[in-house]
Amino acid sequence: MPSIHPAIDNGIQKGDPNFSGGKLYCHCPSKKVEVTLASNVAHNHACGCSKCWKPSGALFSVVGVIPKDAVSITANADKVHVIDETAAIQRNACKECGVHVFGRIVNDHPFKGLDFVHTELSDQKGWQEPQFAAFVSSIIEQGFKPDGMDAVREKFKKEGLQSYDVLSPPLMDLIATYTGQKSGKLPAKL
Ligand SMILES: N[C@@H](CCC(=O)N[C@@H](CSCO)C(=O)NCC(=O)O)C(=O)O
Ligand SMILES: [Zn+2]
Ligand SMILES: [Zn+2]
Repeated sequence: MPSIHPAIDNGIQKGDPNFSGGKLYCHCPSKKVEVTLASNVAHNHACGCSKCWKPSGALFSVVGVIPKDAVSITANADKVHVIDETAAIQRNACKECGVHVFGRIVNDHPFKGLDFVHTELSDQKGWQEPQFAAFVSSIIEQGFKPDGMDAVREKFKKEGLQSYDVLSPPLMDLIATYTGQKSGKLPAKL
């Protein structure tokens, strides 16, 4: 089977619940973009969607969320650009190596205030390990043959990750709560 992701292929290493953040670097050999995260991430997950950055050869991205106020570009900010301003998650990438250094939600959205980051861009240990696999069926849209999907879902199961074809139930509940409150069908105060 092709690589799911280097952080999952040979077993998942558990994070440190007391870990308090660190630095991410793009893949440029010099003048690396440096992003400083002032906390650990949450809801870290494998994502099979076509938009999240994946390391070369991997079928999935691994991406977690962090409050946007805990994210800052601390070196070579001039190399960073937004790859698609119309996407819900505006992915800020290095213009030279293409790595997504963080994704930010700018428009009205249930996850506004959270940034999406790839902790594999850090050389520090302790980041939260992947908790689930999201948008698993989306890899088919990118050319993965449907008859290989059982093996992919089996691999996630073996590594202790539940597969979903959207996000995990807690995140889907957050999205639905936001939508229900916006339409007035759900009280603003719960
Ligand atoms: N099948 C599509 C799905 C793309 C998608 O909806 N991705 C999600 C998850 S990204 C991180 O979990 C999403 O919220 N996207 C918003 C955005 O990317 O701006 C595909 O594969 O493209
Ligand atoms: Zn770079
Ligand atoms: Zn994604």
